[in-house]
Amino acid sequence: MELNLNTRKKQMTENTNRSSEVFASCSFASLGLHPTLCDQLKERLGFEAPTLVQAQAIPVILSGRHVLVNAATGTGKTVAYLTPVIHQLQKCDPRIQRSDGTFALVLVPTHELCMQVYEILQKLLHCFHWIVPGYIMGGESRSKEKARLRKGICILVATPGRLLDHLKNTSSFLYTNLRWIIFDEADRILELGYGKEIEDILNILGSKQQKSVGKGNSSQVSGVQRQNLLLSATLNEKVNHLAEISLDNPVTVGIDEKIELQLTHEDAEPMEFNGCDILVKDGKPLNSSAEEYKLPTQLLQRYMKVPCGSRLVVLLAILKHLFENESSQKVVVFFSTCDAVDFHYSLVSGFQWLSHLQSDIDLKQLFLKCKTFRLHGNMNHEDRRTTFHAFKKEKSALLLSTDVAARGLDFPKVRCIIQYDPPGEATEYVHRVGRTARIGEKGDSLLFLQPVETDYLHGLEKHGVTLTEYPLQKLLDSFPLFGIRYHPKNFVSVDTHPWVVSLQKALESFTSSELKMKKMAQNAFCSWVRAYTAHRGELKGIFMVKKLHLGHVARSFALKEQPSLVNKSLQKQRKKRMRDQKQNNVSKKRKVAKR
Ligand SMILES: Nc1ncnc2c1ncn2[C@@H]1O[C@H](COP(=O)(O)OP(=O)(O)OP(=O)(O)O)[C@@H](O)[C@H]1O
Repeated sequence: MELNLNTRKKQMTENTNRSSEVFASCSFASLGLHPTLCDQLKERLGFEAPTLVQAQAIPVILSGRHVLVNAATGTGKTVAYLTPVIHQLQKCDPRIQRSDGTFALVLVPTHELCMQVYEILQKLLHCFHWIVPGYIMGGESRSKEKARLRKGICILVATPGRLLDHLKNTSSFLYTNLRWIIFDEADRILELGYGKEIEDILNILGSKQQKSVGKGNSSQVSGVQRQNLLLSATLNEKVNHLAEISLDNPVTVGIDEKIELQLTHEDAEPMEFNGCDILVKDGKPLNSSAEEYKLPTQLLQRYMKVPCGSRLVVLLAILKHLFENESSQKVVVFFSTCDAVDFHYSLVSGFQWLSHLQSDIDLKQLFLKCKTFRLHGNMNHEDRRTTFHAFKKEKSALLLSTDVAARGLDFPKVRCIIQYDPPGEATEYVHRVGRTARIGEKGDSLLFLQPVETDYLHGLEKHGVTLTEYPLQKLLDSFPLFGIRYHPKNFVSVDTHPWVVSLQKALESFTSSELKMKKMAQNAFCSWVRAYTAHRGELKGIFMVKKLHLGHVARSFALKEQPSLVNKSLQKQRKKRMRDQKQNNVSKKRKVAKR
Protein backbone atom coordinates (compact mmCIF):
# COMPACT_ATOMS: atom_id res chain seq x y z
CA MET A 1 0.00 0.00 0.00
CA GLU A 2 2.80 2.35 1.06
CA LEU A 3 4.70 1.34 -2.04
CA ASN A 4 1.69 2.26 -4.17
CA LEU A 5 1.42 5.58 -2.45
CA ASN A 6 5.12 6.24 -2.99
CA THR A 7 4.89 5.22 -6.63
CA ARG A 8 1.93 7.51 -7.12
CA LYS A 9 3.76 10.38 -5.41
CA LYS A 10 6.79 9.75 -7.63
CA GLN A 11 4.58 9.74 -10.73
CA MET A 12 2.95 12.99 -9.65
CA THR A 13 6.36 14.62 -9.15
CA GLU A 14 7.50 13.32 -12.54
CA ASN A 15 4.35 14.71 -14.18
CA THR A 16 4.84 18.11 -12.52
CA ASN A 17 8.48 18.19 -13.61
CA ARG A 18 7.57 17.21 -17.16
CA SER A 19 4.82 19.81 -17.23
CA SER A 20 7.19 22.60 -16.16
CA GLU A 21 9.63 21.54 -18.90
CA VAL A 22 6.91 21.95 -21.53
CA PHE A 23 4.48 24.63 -20.36
CA ALA A 24 5.07 28.27 -19.55
CA SER A 25 3.67 29.89 -16.43
CA CYS A 26 1.76 32.55 -18.34
CA SER A 27 -1.50 32.68 -20.28
CA PHE A 28 -2.16 32.98 -24.02
CA ALA A 29 -3.89 36.32 -23.38
CA SER A 30 -0.79 37.71 -21.67
CA LEU A 31 1.20 37.03 -24.85
CA GLY A 32 -0.92 39.59 -26.65
CA LEU A 33 -3.37 37.32 -28.47
CA HIS A 34 -6.98 38.41 -29.00
CA PRO A 35 -9.38 37.10 -26.30
CA THR A 36 -11.58 35.29 -28.87
CA LEU A 37 -8.53 33.48 -30.21
CA CYS A 38 -7.57 32.50 -26.65
CA ASP A 39 -11.10 31.16 -26.18
CA GLN A 40 -10.76 29.12 -29.38
CA LEU A 41 -7.48 27.66 -28.13
CA LYS A 42 -9.21 26.55 -24.97
CA GLU A 43 -12.58 25.47 -26.35
CA ARG A 44 -11.62 23.91 -29.70
CA LEU A 45 -8.16 22.57 -28.88
CA GLY A 46 -8.29 22.25 -25.11
CA PHE A 47 -5.14 24.34 -24.58
CA GLU A 48 -5.14 26.02 -21.17
CA ALA A 49 -1.64 27.53 -21.18
CA PRO A 50 1.04 28.10 -23.81
CA THR A 51 4.00 25.79 -24.16
CA LEU A 52 7.45 27.30 -23.59
CA VAL A 53 8.11 27.67 -27.30
CA GLN A 54 4.72 29.29 -27.83
CA ALA A 55 5.38 31.73 -24.99
CA GLN A 56 8.72 32.53 -26.59
CA ALA A 57 7.73 32.71 -30.23
CA ILE A 58 4.26 34.32 -30.23
CA PRO A 59 5.30 37.80 -28.96
CA VAL A 60 8.31 37.89 -31.29
CA ILE A 61 6.20 36.91 -34.29
CA LEU A 62 3.54 39.43 -33.28
CA SER A 63 6.26 42.10 -33.33
CA GLY A 64 6.60 41.58 -37.08
CA ARG A 65 10.20 40.34 -37.17
CA HIS A 66 11.41 37.50 -39.40
CA VAL A 67 11.93 34.49 -37.14
CA LEU A 68 13.77 31.15 -37.02
CA VAL A 69 12.07 28.84 -34.52
CA ASN A 70 14.03 25.88 -33.25
CA ALA A 71 12.42 23.64 -30.63
CA ALA A 72 12.17 19.93 -29.90
CA THR A 73 9.52 17.78 -31.59
CA GLY A 74 6.05 17.88 -30.09
CA THR A 75 6.45 21.21 -28.30
CA GLY A 76 3.65 23.04 -30.12
CA LYS A 77 5.37 24.90 -32.96
CA THR A 78 2.25 24.81 -35.18
CA VAL A 79 0.14 26.95 -32.87
CA ALA A 80 3.20 29.13 -32.21
CA TYR A 81 3.15 30.33 -35.82
CA LEU A 82 -0.57 30.11 -36.63
CA THR A 83 -1.93 32.19 -33.76
CA PRO A 84 0.04 35.41 -34.41
CA VAL A 85 -1.01 35.28 -38.07
CA ILE A 86 -4.68 34.82 -37.15
CA HIS A 87 -4.41 37.52 -34.51
CA GLN A 88 -3.11 40.04 -37.04
CA LEU A 89 -5.63 39.08 -39.72
CA GLN A 90 -8.69 39.22 -37.45
CA LYS A 91 -7.89 42.77 -36.41
CA CYS A 92 -7.70 44.17 -39.96
CA ASP A 93 -10.19 46.97 -40.37
CA PRO A 94 -12.08 46.79 -42.69
CA ARG A 95 -12.28 43.00 -42.44
CA ILE A 96 -10.29 41.05 -44.98
CA GLN A 97 -12.29 39.27 -47.66
CA ARG A 98 -11.80 36.17 -49.79
CA SER A 99 -11.53 38.37 -52.82
CA ASP A 100 -8.38 39.95 -51.31
CA GLY A 101 -6.56 36.68 -52.07
CA THR A 102 -3.89 35.00 -49.99
CA PHE A 103 -2.36 36.72 -46.96
CA ALA A 104 -0.40 33.87 -45.44
CA LEU A 105 1.31 30.89 -46.99
CA VAL A 106 2.38 27.84 -44.98
CA LEU A 107 4.77 25.54 -46.84
CA VAL A 108 5.01 21.94 -45.63
CA PRO A 109 6.87 18.90 -46.98
CA THR A 110 4.10 16.23 -47.02
CA HIS A 111 0.40 15.77 -47.78
CA GLU A 112 -0.37 14.54 -44.28
CA LEU A 113 1.23 17.55 -42.64
CA CYS A 114 -0.67 19.78 -45.06
CA MET A 115 -3.97 18.27 -43.91
CA GLN A 116 -2.95 18.39 -40.26
CA VAL A 117 -2.10 22.11 -40.34
CA TYR A 118 -5.29 22.83 -42.31
CA GLU A 119 -7.41 21.01 -39.71
CA ILE A 120 -5.86 22.99 -36.84
CA LEU A 121 -6.50 26.18 -38.80
CA GLN A 122 -10.15 25.24 -39.26
CA LYS A 123 -10.53 24.87 -35.48
CA LEU A 124 -8.76 28.13 -34.69
CA LEU A 125 -10.76 30.04 -37.29
CA HIS A 126 -14.13 28.78 -36.14
CA CYS A 127 -15.09 32.19 -34.76
CA PHE A 128 -13.35 34.15 -37.53
CA HIS A 129 -15.47 32.89 -40.42
CA TRP A 130 -14.27 35.67 -42.76
CA ILE A 131 -10.69 34.34 -42.63
CA VAL A 132 -10.83 31.40 -45.03
CA PRO A 133 -8.26 28.61 -44.74
CA GLY A 134 -7.40 26.24 -47.59
CA TYR A 135 -4.83 23.79 -48.87
CA ILE A 136 -3.26 22.72 -52.14
CA MET A 137 -1.04 19.68 -52.56
CA GLY A 138 0.25 17.24 -55.13
CA GLY A 139 -2.12 14.43 -56.03
CA GLU A 140 -5.29 16.51 -55.57
CA SER A 141 -7.46 17.67 -58.47
CA ARG A 142 -5.84 20.76 -60.01
CA SER A 143 -9.10 22.10 -61.41
CA LYS A 144 -10.82 21.94 -58.01
CA GLU A 145 -7.85 23.70 -56.46
CA LYS A 146 -7.98 26.36 -59.18
CA ALA A 147 -11.64 26.95 -58.38
CA ARG A 148 -10.88 27.32 -54.66
CA LEU A 149 -7.99 29.69 -55.39
CA ARG A 150 -10.23 31.75 -57.67
CA LYS A 151 -12.74 32.20 -54.81
CA GLY A 152 -9.86 33.18 -52.54
CA ILE A 153 -7.99 31.48 -49.69
CA CYS A 154 -6.74 33.78 -46.91
CA ILE A 155 -4.39 31.32 -45.21
CA LEU A 156 -3.07 28.74 -47.64
CA VAL A 157 -1.25 25.54 -46.64
CA ALA A 158 0.69 24.00 -49.53
CA THR A 159 3.34 21.55 -50.63
CA PRO A 160 6.04 23.35 -52.70
CA GLY A 161 5.66 21.55 -56.05
CA ARG A 162 1.92 22.12 -56.34
CA LEU A 163 2.20 25.71 -55.12
CA LEU A 164 4.74 26.51 -57.82
CA ASP A 165 2.48 24.87 -60.38
CA HIS A 166 -0.41 27.19 -59.41
CA LEU A 167 1.82 30.24 -59.21
CA LYS A 168 2.83 29.61 -62.82
CA ASN A 169 -0.46 28.38 -64.25
CA THR A 170 -3.40 29.72 -62.24
CA SER A 171 -3.91 33.30 -63.30
CA SER A 172 -6.74 33.87 -60.80
CA PHE A 173 -4.45 33.05 -57.85
CA LEU A 174 -4.16 36.42 -56.12
CA TYR A 175 -1.17 36.92 -53.84
CA THR A 176 -0.50 40.65 -54.03
CA ASN A 177 -1.55 40.98 -50.37
CA LEU A 178 0.77 38.19 -49.23
CA ARG A 179 2.27 39.09 -45.88
CA TRP A 180 3.58 35.85 -44.36
CA ILE A 181 5.56 32.93 -45.78
CA ILE A 182 6.06 30.16 -43.25
CA PHE A 183 8.34 27.18 -43.82
CA ASP A 184 7.25 24.40 -41.48
CA GLU A 185 9.88 21.60 -41.33
CA ALA A 186 12.10 23.88 -43.40
CA ASP A 187 15.08 21.49 -43.48
CA ARG A 188 12.91 18.61 -44.73
CA ILE A 189 11.51 20.72 -47.56
CA LEU A 190 15.09 21.19 -48.71
CA GLU A 191 16.12 17.58 -48.13
CA LEU A 192 13.28 16.44 -50.36
CA GLY A 193 14.95 18.36 -53.16
CA TYR A 194 12.55 21.30 -53.24
CA GLY A 195 15.39 23.86 -53.07
CA LYS A 196 14.92 25.00 -56.66
CA GLU A 197 11.13 25.20 -56.30
CA ILE A 198 11.53 27.30 -53.16
CA GLU A 199 13.84 29.75 -54.93
CA ASP A 200 11.38 29.98 -57.83
CA ILE A 201 8.48 30.48 -55.41
CA LEU A 202 10.34 33.25 -53.57
CA ASN A 203 11.22 34.89 -56.88
CA ILE A 204 7.65 34.81 -58.15
CA LEU A 205 6.32 36.08 -54.84
CA GLY A 206 8.95 38.79 -54.84
CA SER A 207 10.04 37.70 -51.40
CA LYS A 208 13.68 36.89 -52.10
CA GLN A 209 15.83 39.01 -49.83
CA GLN A 210 18.36 41.44 -51.20
CA LYS A 211 21.41 41.51 -48.92
CA SER A 212 21.98 44.11 -46.16
CA VAL A 213 18.54 45.44 -45.53
CA GLY A 214 18.41 47.69 -42.44
CA LYS A 215 18.42 45.98 -39.08
CA GLY A 216 15.06 45.26 -37.56
CA ASN A 217 12.96 46.19 -40.56
CA SER A 218 10.69 43.70 -42.18
CA SER A 219 10.89 43.77 -45.95
CA GLN A 220 8.41 45.77 -47.93
CA VAL A 221 7.23 44.15 -51.12
CA SER A 222 4.74 45.97 -53.30
CA GLY A 223 3.71 48.06 -50.32
CA VAL A 224 2.83 45.04 -48.15
CA GLN A 225 5.00 44.34 -45.13
CA ARG A 226 6.45 40.83 -45.41
CA GLN A 227 7.30 38.54 -42.54
CA ASN A 228 8.83 35.13 -43.10
CA LEU A 229 9.16 32.34 -40.55
CA LEU A 230 11.26 29.19 -40.62
CA LEU A 231 10.62 26.34 -38.18
CA SER A 232 11.95 22.88 -37.37
CA ALA A 233 13.24 20.73 -34.52
CA THR A 234 16.40 20.28 -36.54
CA LEU A 235 17.32 23.63 -37.99
CA ASN A 236 20.88 23.12 -39.12
CA GLU A 237 23.35 24.63 -41.51
CA LYS A 238 21.46 23.16 -44.48
CA VAL A 239 18.78 25.76 -43.83
CA ASN A 240 21.31 28.60 -43.96
CA HIS A 241 20.85 29.30 -47.63
CA LEU A 242 17.08 29.31 -47.34
CA ALA A 243 17.35 31.52 -44.25
CA GLU A 244 19.67 33.87 -46.10
CA ILE A 245 17.42 34.23 -49.11
CA SER A 246 14.11 34.35 -47.28
CA LEU A 247 14.75 36.02 -43.92
CA ASP A 248 15.57 39.62 -43.28
CA ASN A 249 17.53 40.11 -40.02
CA PRO A 250 15.88 37.13 -38.39
CA VAL A 251 15.37 36.61 -34.69
CA THR A 252 16.26 33.13 -33.48
CA VAL A 253 13.80 31.73 -30.98
CA GLY A 254 14.51 28.42 -29.36
CA ILE A 255 14.50 26.51 -26.16
CA ASP A 256 17.56 24.58 -27.22
CA GLU A 257 20.30 25.56 -24.79
CA LYS A 258 22.96 24.28 -27.19
CA ILE A 259 21.81 26.76 -29.78
CA GLU A 260 21.54 29.49 -27.20
CA LEU A 261 25.09 28.75 -26.08
CA GLN A 262 26.55 29.38 -29.47
CA LEU A 263 25.02 32.82 -29.61
CA THR A 264 27.39 35.62 -28.78
CA HIS A 265 26.28 37.38 -25.65
CA GLU A 266 26.63 40.82 -27.19
CA ASP A 267 24.04 39.81 -29.76
CA ALA A 268 21.73 38.09 -27.34
CA GLU A 269 18.84 40.20 -26.28
CA PRO A 270 17.02 38.77 -23.29
CA MET A 271 13.38 39.73 -23.13
CA GLU A 272 10.77 38.95 -20.58
CA PHE A 273 7.17 38.27 -21.43
CA ASN A 274 5.11 37.76 -18.33
CA GLY A 275 7.60 35.75 -16.42
CA CYS A 276 8.91 33.70 -19.37
CA ASP A 277 12.56 34.42 -19.99
CA ILE A 278 13.36 34.43 -23.63
CA LEU A 279 16.64 34.50 -25.41
CA VAL A 280 16.25 36.01 -28.82
CA LYS A 281 19.03 36.83 -31.17
CA ASP A 282 19.42 39.22 -34.00
CA GLY A 283 21.34 38.50 -37.11
CA LYS A 284 23.14 35.53 -38.57
CA PRO A 285 21.53 32.16 -39.11
CA LEU A 286 22.84 28.96 -37.58
CA ASN A 287 26.22 27.38 -38.12
CA SER A 288 27.06 23.70 -38.22
CA SER A 289 28.04 23.52 -34.54
CA ALA A 290 24.36 24.05 -33.83
CA GLU A 291 23.68 20.53 -35.06
CA GLU A 292 23.12 19.21 -31.54
CA TYR A 293 19.54 18.17 -31.41
CA LYS A 294 17.34 18.47 -28.39
CA LEU A 295 15.00 15.56 -27.84
CA PRO A 296 12.15 15.33 -25.35
CA THR A 297 13.85 14.56 -22.01
CA GLN A 298 11.25 11.97 -21.01
CA LEU A 299 11.90 9.90 -24.15
CA LEU A 300 13.54 6.53 -23.40
CA GLN A 301 15.86 5.80 -26.33
CA ARG A 302 17.20 2.30 -26.85
CA TYR A 303 18.84 0.25 -29.57
CA MET A 304 19.01 -3.42 -30.26
CA LYS A 305 21.81 -5.37 -31.90
CA VAL A 306 20.11 -7.93 -34.13
CA PRO A 307 21.79 -10.28 -36.61
CA CYS A 308 20.36 -9.70 -40.07
CA GLY A 309 18.75 -13.11 -40.48
CA SER A 310 16.78 -12.76 -37.22
CA ARG A 311 15.50 -9.23 -37.77
CA LEU A 312 11.97 -10.20 -38.77
CA VAL A 313 11.48 -12.62 -35.89
CA VAL A 314 12.79 -10.08 -33.39
CA LEU A 315 10.50 -7.38 -34.77
CA LEU A 316 7.50 -9.67 -34.37
CA ALA A 317 8.66 -10.64 -30.87
CA ILE A 318 8.88 -7.00 -29.80
CA LEU A 319 5.48 -6.17 -31.25
CA LYS A 320 3.90 -9.21 -29.58
CA HIS A 321 5.47 -8.21 -26.29
CA LEU A 322 4.24 -4.61 -26.59
CA PHE A 323 0.68 -5.42 -27.57
CA GLU A 324 0.23 -8.30 -25.11
CA ASN A 325 1.59 -6.35 -22.15
CA GLU A 326 -0.54 -3.25 -22.49
CA SER A 327 -4.20 -3.20 -23.33
CA SER A 328 -3.95 0.05 -25.25
CA GLN A 329 -0.75 0.42 -27.13
CA LYS A 330 0.10 2.65 -30.08
CA VAL A 331 3.23 1.84 -32.02
CA VAL A 332 4.80 3.19 -35.22
CA VAL A 333 7.36 1.09 -37.11
CA PHE A 334 9.54 2.82 -39.71
CA PHE A 335 10.78 1.02 -42.85
CA SER A 336 13.05 2.27 -45.60
CA THR A 337 10.81 1.44 -48.57
CA CYS A 338 7.16 1.29 -49.64
CA ASP A 339 7.56 -2.37 -50.71
CA ALA A 340 8.84 -3.26 -47.23
CA VAL A 341 5.81 -1.59 -45.65
CA ASP A 342 3.44 -3.52 -47.95
CA PHE A 343 5.15 -6.84 -47.30
CA HIS A 344 5.22 -6.47 -43.52
CA TYR A 345 1.64 -5.21 -43.50
CA SER A 346 0.43 -8.32 -45.35
CA LEU A 347 2.55 -10.56 -43.18
CA VAL A 348 1.35 -9.08 -39.90
CA SER A 349 -2.27 -9.12 -41.11
CA GLY A 350 -2.21 -12.77 -42.17
CA PHE A 351 0.46 -14.71 -40.31
CA GLN A 352 -0.87 -17.32 -37.92
CA TRP A 353 1.08 -19.53 -35.62
CA LEU A 354 0.35 -22.72 -33.78
CA SER A 355 0.21 -21.48 -30.23
CA HIS A 356 -0.01 -24.78 -28.33
CA LEU A 357 0.84 -28.37 -28.98
CA GLN A 358 -0.92 -29.84 -25.98
CA SER A 359 -4.18 -30.63 -27.69
CA ASP A 360 -4.71 -32.52 -30.91
CA ILE A 361 -6.62 -29.55 -32.33
CA ASP A 362 -4.45 -27.04 -34.11
CA LEU A 363 -5.06 -23.76 -32.32
CA LYS A 364 -3.67 -21.53 -34.98
CA GLN A 365 -4.36 -17.87 -34.43
CA LEU A 366 -3.07 -14.55 -35.67
CA PHE A 367 0.41 -14.01 -34.30
CA LEU A 368 -0.29 -10.30 -33.72
CA LYS A 369 -3.82 -9.42 -32.79
CA CYS A 370 -3.53 -5.66 -33.06
CA LYS A 371 -5.25 -3.35 -35.53
CA THR A 372 -2.67 -2.61 -38.22
CA PHE A 373 -2.34 0.30 -40.66
CA ARG A 374 0.15 1.14 -43.37
CA LEU A 375 1.24 4.49 -44.79
CA HIS A 376 3.58 5.29 -47.65
CA GLY A 377 3.98 7.53 -50.67
CA ASN A 378 2.90 4.92 -53.25
CA MET A 379 -0.57 4.60 -51.75
CA ASN A 380 -3.37 6.54 -53.37
CA HIS A 381 -4.43 9.77 -51.81
CA GLU A 382 -7.70 8.58 -50.41
CA ASP A 383 -6.09 5.59 -48.67
CA ARG A 384 -3.40 7.84 -47.21
CA ARG A 385 -6.00 10.22 -45.90
CA THR A 386 -8.13 7.42 -44.41
CA THR A 387 -5.14 5.80 -42.71
CA PHE A 388 -3.92 9.11 -41.34
CA HIS A 389 -7.26 9.90 -39.72
CA ALA A 390 -7.99 6.34 -38.59
CA PHE A 391 -4.63 5.89 -36.83
CA LYS A 392 -5.06 9.27 -35.18
CA LYS A 393 -8.35 8.15 -33.64
CA GLU A 394 -7.35 4.63 -32.57
CA LYS A 395 -6.50 4.02 -28.93
CA SER A 396 -4.53 0.89 -29.68
CA ALA A 397 -2.99 0.19 -33.08
CA LEU A 398 0.14 -0.44 -35.10
CA LEU A 399 1.26 1.77 -37.98
CA LEU A 400 3.82 0.54 -40.49
CA SER A 401 5.24 3.47 -42.41
CA THR A 402 8.01 4.97 -44.46
CA ASP A 403 9.40 8.40 -43.62
CA VAL A 404 6.17 10.07 -44.83
CA ALA A 405 5.09 9.80 -41.19
CA ALA A 406 8.41 11.01 -39.79
CA ARG A 407 7.86 14.75 -40.01
CA GLY A 408 5.44 16.86 -38.09
CA LEU A 409 2.63 14.32 -37.87
CA ASP A 410 0.85 14.43 -34.56
CA PHE A 411 -0.67 11.04 -33.73
CA PRO A 412 -1.95 11.25 -30.17
CA LYS A 413 -0.74 8.78 -27.55
CA VAL A 414 1.90 6.96 -29.58
CA ARG A 415 3.88 5.08 -26.93
CA CYS A 416 6.65 3.49 -28.95
CA ILE A 417 8.61 4.17 -32.12
CA ILE A 418 10.49 1.30 -33.70
CA GLN A 419 13.07 2.13 -36.35
CA TYR A 420 13.30 -1.29 -37.98
CA ASP A 421 15.33 0.14 -40.84
CA PRO A 422 17.74 2.75 -39.49
CA PRO A 423 17.19 6.27 -40.76
CA GLY A 424 19.87 7.99 -42.80
CA GLU A 425 20.69 11.36 -41.33
CA ALA A 426 20.56 12.02 -37.58
CA THR A 427 17.86 14.61 -38.31
CA GLU A 428 15.56 11.85 -39.50
CA TYR A 429 16.27 9.88 -36.33
CA VAL A 430 15.19 12.90 -34.28
CA HIS A 431 11.95 13.41 -36.20
CA ARG A 432 11.02 9.72 -36.27
CA VAL A 433 11.39 9.34 -32.49
CA GLY A 434 9.60 12.67 -32.16
CA ARG A 435 6.31 10.97 -33.06
CA THR A 436 6.22 9.83 -29.44
CA ALA A 437 6.86 11.61 -26.13
CA ARG A 438 4.97 14.65 -27.39
CA ILE A 439 3.91 17.56 -25.24
CA GLY A 440 5.58 16.07 -22.14
CA GLU A 441 4.08 12.57 -22.44
CA LYS A 442 6.07 9.38 -21.94
CA GLY A 443 7.51 7.53 -24.91
CA ASP A 444 9.97 4.81 -25.89
CA SER A 445 12.02 4.41 -29.02
CA LEU A 446 13.90 1.41 -30.29
CA LEU A 447 16.46 1.37 -33.06
CA PHE A 448 17.31 -1.89 -34.84
CA LEU A 449 20.97 -2.20 -35.82
CA GLN A 450 22.88 -5.14 -37.22
CA PRO A 451 26.09 -5.88 -35.29
CA VAL A 452 28.15 -4.41 -38.18
CA GLU A 453 26.13 -1.18 -38.10
CA THR A 454 26.67 -0.12 -34.48
CA ASP A 455 29.01 2.73 -35.52
CA TYR A 456 25.79 4.53 -36.39
CA LEU A 457 25.47 5.19 -32.65
CA HIS A 458 28.67 7.27 -32.69
CA GLY A 459 27.14 9.41 -35.42
CA LEU A 460 24.13 10.04 -33.20
CA GLU A 461 26.35 10.81 -30.20
CA LYS A 462 27.96 13.62 -32.18
CA HIS A 463 24.53 15.25 -32.19
CA GLY A 464 24.08 14.77 -28.45
CA VAL A 465 21.85 11.70 -28.84
CA THR A 466 22.70 8.73 -26.61
CA LEU A 467 20.98 5.35 -26.61
CA THR A 468 21.12 2.39 -24.21
CA GLU A 469 20.96 -1.26 -25.23
CA TYR A 470 17.66 -3.16 -25.05
CA PRO A 471 17.83 -6.54 -23.24
CA LEU A 472 16.93 -8.66 -26.26
CA GLN A 473 17.96 -12.04 -24.88
CA LYS A 474 15.71 -11.59 -21.86
CA LEU A 475 12.78 -10.77 -24.12
CA LEU A 476 13.31 -13.84 -26.29
CA ASP A 477 13.62 -16.10 -23.25
CA SER A 478 10.29 -14.82 -21.99
CA PHE A 479 8.35 -16.42 -24.85
CA PRO A 480 7.13 -19.95 -24.25
CA LEU A 481 7.74 -22.31 -27.14
CA PHE A 482 4.77 -24.65 -27.48
CA GLY A 483 3.81 -24.07 -23.91
CA ILE A 484 7.30 -24.49 -22.43
CA ARG A 485 9.43 -21.56 -21.37
CA TYR A 486 13.02 -21.98 -22.47
CA HIS A 487 15.68 -21.53 -19.79
CA PRO A 488 19.12 -21.50 -21.39
CA LYS A 489 21.97 -22.49 -19.09
CA ASN A 490 24.55 -20.94 -21.33
CA PHE A 491 24.33 -17.95 -23.59
CA VAL A 492 22.54 -18.81 -26.81
CA SER A 493 23.00 -16.48 -29.76
CA VAL A 494 19.91 -14.78 -31.13
CA ASP A 495 20.00 -16.77 -34.41
CA THR A 496 20.13 -20.11 -32.65
CA HIS A 497 17.57 -19.34 -29.97
CA PRO A 498 14.96 -22.12 -30.26
CA TRP A 499 12.05 -19.67 -30.28
CA VAL A 500 13.68 -17.64 -33.08
CA VAL A 501 14.47 -20.75 -35.13
CA SER A 502 10.98 -22.09 -34.77
CA LEU A 503 9.23 -18.82 -35.62
CA GLN A 504 11.55 -18.19 -38.59
CA LYS A 505 10.63 -21.60 -40.02
CA ALA A 506 6.92 -20.85 -39.63
CA LEU A 507 7.34 -17.45 -41.31
CA GLU A 508 9.21 -18.94 -44.24
CA SER A 509 6.58 -21.59 -44.83
CA PHE A 510 3.84 -18.93 -44.59
CA THR A 511 5.57 -16.79 -47.24
CA SER A 512 6.33 -19.68 -49.57
CA SER A 513 2.80 -21.09 -49.32
CA GLU A 514 1.24 -18.13 -51.16
CA LEU A 515 2.55 -16.86 -54.47
CA LYS A 516 1.36 -13.31 -53.79
CA MET A 517 3.10 -13.21 -50.42
CA LYS A 518 6.29 -14.59 -51.92
CA LYS A 519 6.25 -12.01 -54.70
CA MET A 520 5.79 -9.24 -52.15
CA ALA A 521 8.70 -10.56 -50.10
CA GLN A 522 10.92 -10.66 -53.20
CA ASN A 523 10.00 -7.11 -54.19
CA ALA A 524 10.60 -5.92 -50.64
CA PHE A 525 13.96 -7.69 -50.58
CA CYS A 526 15.08 -6.04 -53.84
CA SER A 527 13.98 -2.53 -52.90
CA TRP A 528 15.49 -2.91 -49.41
CA VAL A 529 18.89 -3.77 -50.92
CA ARG A 530 18.55 -0.81 -53.29
CA ALA A 531 17.73 1.51 -50.38
CA TYR A 532 20.68 0.11 -48.41
CA THR A 533 23.05 0.98 -51.27
CA ALA A 534 21.58 4.49 -51.44
CA HIS A 535 23.00 5.61 -48.06
CA ARG A 536 25.10 8.71 -48.64
CA GLY A 537 28.36 10.21 -47.41
CA GLU A 538 29.74 8.93 -44.12
CA LEU A 539 26.83 6.53 -43.78
CA LYS A 540 28.15 4.48 -46.69
CA GLY A 541 30.98 3.39 -44.38
CA ILE A 542 28.45 2.09 -41.84
CA PHE A 543 25.81 0.56 -44.07
CA MET A 544 28.13 -1.40 -46.34
CA VAL A 545 26.42 -3.49 -48.96
CA LYS A 546 29.59 -5.55 -49.32
CA LYS A 547 29.20 -6.68 -45.74
CA LEU A 548 25.63 -7.80 -46.23
CA HIS A 549 24.96 -11.51 -46.37
CA LEU A 550 22.16 -11.57 -48.93
CA GLY A 551 21.02 -14.99 -47.75
CA HIS A 552 20.46 -13.49 -44.29
CA VAL A 553 18.71 -10.47 -45.79
CA ALA A 554 16.40 -12.92 -47.57
CA ARG A 555 15.63 -14.59 -44.23
CA SER A 556 14.62 -11.21 -42.87
CA PHE A 557 11.92 -11.19 -45.57
CA ALA A 558 10.90 -14.75 -44.66
CA LEU A 559 12.43 -16.07 -47.86
CA LYS A 560 14.29 -19.35 -47.90
CA GLU A 561 16.72 -18.10 -50.52
CA GLN A 562 17.63 -14.72 -51.98
CA PRO A 563 15.45 -13.64 -54.90
CA SER A 564 18.16 -13.84 -57.58
CA LEU A 565 18.65 -17.48 -56.62
CA VAL A 566 14.91 -17.87 -56.52
CA ASN A 567 14.76 -16.44 -60.03
CA LYS A 568 17.60 -18.67 -61.15
CA SER A 569 15.90 -21.72 -59.75
CA LEU A 570 12.64 -20.62 -61.38
CA GLN A 571 14.49 -20.21 -64.68
CA LYS A 572 16.05 -23.63 -64.19
CA GLN A 573 12.62 -25.09 -63.50
CA ARG A 574 11.20 -23.38 -66.59
CA LYS A 575 14.06 -24.67 -68.77
CA LYS A 576 13.61 -28.17 -67.40
CA ARG A 577 9.86 -27.98 -68.09
CA MET A 578 10.53 -26.82 -71.64
CA ARG A 579 13.11 -29.59 -72.12
CA ASP A 580 10.64 -32.13 -70.80
CA GLN A 581 7.90 -30.70 -73.03
CA LYS A 582 10.20 -30.87 -76.06
CA GLN A 583 11.08 -34.44 -75.28
CA ASN A 584 7.41 -35.24 -74.82
CA ASN A 585 6.58 -33.64 -78.16
CA VAL A 586 9.40 -35.56 -79.87
CA SER A 587 8.25 -38.82 -78.40
CA LYS A 588 4.65 -37.98 -79.32
CA LYS A 589 5.78 -37.27 -82.90
CA ARG A 590 7.74 -40.46 -82.84
CA LYS A 591 4.67 -42.26 -81.62
CA VAL A 592 2.61 -40.62 -84.40
CA ALA A 593 5.30 -41.50 -86.93
CA LYS A 594 5.31 -45.05 -85.66
CA ARG A 595 1.55 -45.35 -86.26
N1 LIG B 1 -0.51 24.94 -25.44
C1 LIG B 1 -0.77 23.68 -25.59
N2 LIG B 1 -1.39 22.97 -24.63
C2 LIG B 1 -1.66 21.66 -24.79
N3 LIG B 1 -1.34 20.97 -25.89
C3 LIG B 1 -0.71 21.61 -26.88
C4 LIG B 1 -0.40 23.00 -26.79
N4 LIG B 1 0.22 23.36 -27.94
C5 LIG B 1 0.28 22.27 -28.71
N5 LIG B 1 -0.26 21.21 -28.09
C6 LIG B 1 -0.36 19.83 -28.60
O1 LIG B 1 0.96 19.35 -28.65
C7 LIG B 1 1.12 18.44 -29.72
C8 LIG B 1 2.35 18.83 -30.53
O2 LIG B 1 2.13 20.05 -31.20
P1 LIG B 1 2.78 20.34 -32.63
O3 LIG B 1 2.40 19.25 -33.57
O4 LIG B 1 2.47 21.71 -33.01
O5 LIG B 1 4.31 20.18 -32.24
P2 LIG B 1 5.61 20.51 -33.09
O6 LIG B 1 6.54 21.18 -32.18
O7 LIG B 1 5.23 21.18 -34.36
O8 LIG B 1 6.14 19.02 -33.38
P3 LIG B 1 7.01 18.49 -34.64
O9 LIG B 1 8.36 19.10 -34.52
O10 LIG B 1 7.00 17.02 -34.45
O11 LIG B 1 6.29 18.94 -35.87
C9 LIG B 1 -0.17 18.47 -30.50
O12 LIG B 1 -0.95 17.36 -30.12
C10 LIG B 1 -0.84 19.74 -30.05
O13 LIG B 1 -2.24 19.63 -30.10
